[in-house]
Amino acid sequence: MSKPAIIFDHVNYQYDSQAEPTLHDINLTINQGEKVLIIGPSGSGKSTLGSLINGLIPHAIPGKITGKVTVMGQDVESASLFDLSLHVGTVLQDPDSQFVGLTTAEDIAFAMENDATPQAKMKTRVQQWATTLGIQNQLGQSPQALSGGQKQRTAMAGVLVDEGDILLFDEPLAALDPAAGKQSIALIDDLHRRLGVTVVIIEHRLEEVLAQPVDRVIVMQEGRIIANETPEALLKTPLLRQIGLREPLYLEALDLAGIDFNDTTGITSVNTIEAPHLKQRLGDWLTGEPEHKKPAGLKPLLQITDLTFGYPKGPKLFNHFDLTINRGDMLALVGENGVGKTTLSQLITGFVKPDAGKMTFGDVDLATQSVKERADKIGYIMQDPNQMISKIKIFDEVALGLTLRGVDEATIKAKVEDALKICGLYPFRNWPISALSFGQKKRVTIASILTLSPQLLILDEPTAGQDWRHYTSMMRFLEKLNRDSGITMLLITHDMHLMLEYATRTVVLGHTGILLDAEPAKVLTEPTIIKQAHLAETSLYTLAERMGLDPFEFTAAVIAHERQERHV
Ligand SMILES: Nc1ncnc2c1ncn2[C@@H]1O[C@H](COP(=O)(O)OP(=O)(O)OP(=O)(O)O)[C@@H](O)[C@H]1O
Ligand SMILES: Nc1ncnc2c1ncn2[C@@H]1O[C@H](COP(=O)(O)OP(=O)(O)OP(=O)(O)O)[C@@H](O)[C@H]1O
Repeated sequence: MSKPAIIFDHVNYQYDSQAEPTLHDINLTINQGEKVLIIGPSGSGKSTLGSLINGLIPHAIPGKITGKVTVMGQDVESASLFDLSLHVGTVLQDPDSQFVGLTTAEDIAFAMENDATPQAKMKTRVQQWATTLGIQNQLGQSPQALSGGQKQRTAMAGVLVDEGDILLFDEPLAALDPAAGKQSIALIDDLHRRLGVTVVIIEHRLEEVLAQPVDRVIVMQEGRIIANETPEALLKTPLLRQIGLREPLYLEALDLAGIDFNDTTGITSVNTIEAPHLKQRLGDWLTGEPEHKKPAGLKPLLQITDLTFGYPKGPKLFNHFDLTINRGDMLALVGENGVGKTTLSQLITGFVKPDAGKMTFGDVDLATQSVKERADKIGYIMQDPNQMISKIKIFDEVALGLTLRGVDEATIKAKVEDALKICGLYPFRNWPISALSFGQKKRVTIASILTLSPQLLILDEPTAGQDWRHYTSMMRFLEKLNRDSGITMLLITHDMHLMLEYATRTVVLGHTGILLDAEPAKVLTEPTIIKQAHLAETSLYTLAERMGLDPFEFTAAVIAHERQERHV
């Protein structure tokens, strides 16, 4: 029998800064060599559990533990953080907080410098992991100048070079493009099998993690473990839906066709799932759905013409680039990590100046407008909320834009409270921001921008790090703003489900410019574009192909059905 790697024995935990415990009576054993996925709604305590495994709690974050946590035979409370770090390598959801080096290479080598590894060996290992993760060309760059996905991979390489017994990933997919996400999950699986290490993954993107085998799924809710099952057993229960977590998309399609999950076999993958008369039942369902309609034409809001830009010493990211964003668009901008999506939004908001070209907003030439003037019309919400937050209290942060514009107090109070309610943050309004989870912080930054009533909202990964319930409420909220208030949305995203279900138009950015500008379902049924832009086909496409149905019609019908359900 295999030995335990991690044992939680009747563990309760309370942060010193919190009035109530965050974890309640956690009993959990993870054996050496196991691969375990931890899922649960935002704020359910997943990262807290992770911090008890790598010793950040109690060594760096103060709080009260009762019960006992043992990692590789060591009591977490009495072992030193250094000893624990030799056993547990952690990749965090917020890679910025992990960087210490001046260059990407130094950063990756940091853990080994601590262990006094010889120079030559260090260089080889850094090169090897950087190449495996596709960041070999960024080794000389400052970690701060990397794109979101490149940062995530740098953090991952920094942990992998250290070769611990336990690898802990806290939302490893959050910033990765779909193809890189797939590769990371395959890479984690490969490491797990080759090195025999224990792997613990905390992640909201269940379907993507389950693309590779997982031994067990631990489900958390409100600080407790409410399920500890094989993925097969878990997917057959309605538990995920009941607690506001998302099932894989192919299961939603099966559900629409009225198939009972208990009648299925091979449920953990779209490639293996079977049920009696599956093909016929899906086909019958599709025939009964109304025919797909194309969206109507819209008027231009932002016209970008002949834009050229490259960072000093870097390659040209945009070369005679044209794009028109229409009034009322719910536009998804997708493409490979590092292709220039964030840079494009910075060119629009004025944080970065173009080398040449013109941008017209309505009838205003943006070149005549300061960053602040642009911010009145164009709201920009960054990928990492920590980079946007400057105040200690939530209310003050959300009020900041209005305060800076000299708005009177009564109006500020009304607008801030409105925005907080819309974003589900009203109950927390007097909390310090530091006590919020990543997903909650993200909503604070969105609330701040909404108080300014912008015409165009640019959202860089609006739902990264949020569970499905918050994701859905955020996206419905954005969709409602788009439909009812006519706010145009530019969504920069790697989330193909978000794009399919909420965007009305997708622009696929490639290294040579726009690869495709089309309806979302169209994009994901074009294999060459998927490959070129590092996207990933959805499980609806795969299911349709397996069942001999038209992938575009099938995908469009499932999505149309979902949209309709949302609007009743
Ligand atoms: N450093 C901290 N100090 C005080 N309270 C904290 C701290 N970190 C987290 N909490 C609180 O603990 C609760 C659980 O947070 P945690 O980050 O563990 O949840 P999570 O399940 O990982 O959420 P998410 O999916 O949003 O990342 C939250 O309500 C949060 O307010
Ligand atoms: N300040 C900077 N100085 C130099 N190079 C930069 C800077 N910011 C970004 N880059 C580089 O420009 C390229 C485009 O980065 P950008 O962040 O726009 O990509 P992205 O498409 O948003 O990526 P991701 O999907 O990973 O977030 C990357 O190769 C990045 O390393």
